[in-house]
Amino acid sequence: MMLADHKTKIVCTIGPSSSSEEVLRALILRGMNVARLNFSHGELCHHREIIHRIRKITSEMDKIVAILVDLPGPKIRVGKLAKEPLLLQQGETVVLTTSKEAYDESFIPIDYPKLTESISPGSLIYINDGFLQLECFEVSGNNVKCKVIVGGELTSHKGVNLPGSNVFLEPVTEKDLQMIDFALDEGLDCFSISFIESADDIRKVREYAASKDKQVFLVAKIEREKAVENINGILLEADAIMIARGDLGVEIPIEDVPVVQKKIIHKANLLSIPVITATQMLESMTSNIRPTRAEATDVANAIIDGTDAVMLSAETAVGKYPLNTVEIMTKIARQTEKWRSTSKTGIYLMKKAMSKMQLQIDDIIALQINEALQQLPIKYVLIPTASGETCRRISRFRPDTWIIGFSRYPNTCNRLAFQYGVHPIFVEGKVTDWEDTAFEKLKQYGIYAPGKLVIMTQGQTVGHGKKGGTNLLKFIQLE
Ligand SMILES: Nc1ncnc2c1ncn2[C@@H]1O[C@H](COP(=O)(O)OP(=O)(O)OP(=O)(O)O)[C@@H](O)[C@H]1O
Ligand SMILES: CC(=O)C(=O)O
Ligand SMILES: [K+]
Ligand SMILES: [Mg+2]
Repeated sequence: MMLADHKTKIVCTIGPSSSSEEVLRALILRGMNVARLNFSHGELCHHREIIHRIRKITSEMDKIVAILVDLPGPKIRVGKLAKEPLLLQQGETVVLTTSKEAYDESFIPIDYPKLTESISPGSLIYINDGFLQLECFEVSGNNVKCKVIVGGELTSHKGVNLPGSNVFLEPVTEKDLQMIDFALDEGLDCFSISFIESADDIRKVREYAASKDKQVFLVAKIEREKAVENINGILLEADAIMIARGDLGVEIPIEDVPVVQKKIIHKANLLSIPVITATQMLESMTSNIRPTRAEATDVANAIIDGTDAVMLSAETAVGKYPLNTVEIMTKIARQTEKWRSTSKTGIYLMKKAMSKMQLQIDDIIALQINEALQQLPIKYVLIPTASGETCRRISRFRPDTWIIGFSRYPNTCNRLAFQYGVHPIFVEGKVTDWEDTAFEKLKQYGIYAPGKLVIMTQGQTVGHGKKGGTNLLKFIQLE
């Protein structure tokens, strides 16, 4: 095992283009840290096969790759089109229908029975992350007549957004809960929850899992205006957040997305909550071998904003070049991180913002470590950890130095797969001396560095499953 040459974490959505053993292996070798399964698409039995395949491969390769289950939530979708693709021409009239009966083949079926109650003449309807745009001018019976404002090709099951309309759907649906059952049975515990509006929606899932005796890692997807408004409460309840720009970019004005992204990333960084920036990062690579300049710059800017992870969706799920896309992404990450290490602006802003916070012992230790990393040639920060909390608090400064988190808990290792600059290592069995164990592991993976200085930090609670509690900071010259 080698440490990656980039510290930004890479999330890949797995779909038809990437679910073979061969492609999965290649994705892992190229730097995938998290495999996202979008439960909005594909059959559960198929997802089960992929889950087993990823487990087999990661165990053979001795790699930690977290599996993230993305729940559908109350997303309204186009149903199965009678004929596809359907070309929508600007200015023409199209009919959306909630009817389950036979309908004209030019009609667009919508899987939301209350569509006709939610919208009225003048309402705007966005399809496929806003690539298509319609305006309603008549509602009658099960049908909604619309004028095409922005046309294009439509295929089945694309998402539908009704910004500004009342949508009569709960953020966590019955179907989501059934999918959680399925995933928990498969031993998975990382979920991203779609279309949440407040911390209560996250709590609902956490309590549901707790009723089954499971502790889960919950990623709050920020893709509604209400979620942006309630971000402070959400950050207190979520384990991680995702800026889900696909839906967000139609649910709020698109011109607001860049600043919302920056503000939310900064808030999450301050609280050491991992954040994923998602959707359309290298979108054109779904069909092209090279990204646009704007896309390359978008990935770099998200990293400069302070994102922990960047995510690929269609690019790896259904794209023509999943491997090239990951390769380009990691190259952009590497170059951007190199620049960050010389500019130091991130550290400066973080320290300034932290000076206004009520700091905990863990924060003070993290600040000290960060100071040491600025002044001394430190090879690694080594952290035995039960919860991963100490790793997160140090990672927030986005140091140049790898933070290596050693944990006896596989779940903690998986969760650290989302965290910038943290390399998790799983330690099996009982540990009597963490220093010896850590050095052994470094040797086993061929990254022990004789003569180099390392920092080791740990708390007395390590190994007992308690959260945080760092109280020891040690500088060690490796023999
Ligand atoms: N498992 C899959 N099987 C088939 N197609 C998939 C799969 N996962 C993703 N896709 C395709 O990739 C596209 C982009 O993936 P993405 O995960 O962003 O989904 P989405 O439907 O756009 O919305 P959301 O992420 O909001 O659920 C999807 O529209 C779909 O066409
Ligand atoms: C990822 C996702 O759900 C979105 O961008 O909308
Ligand atoms: K989804
Ligand atoms: Mg979405």
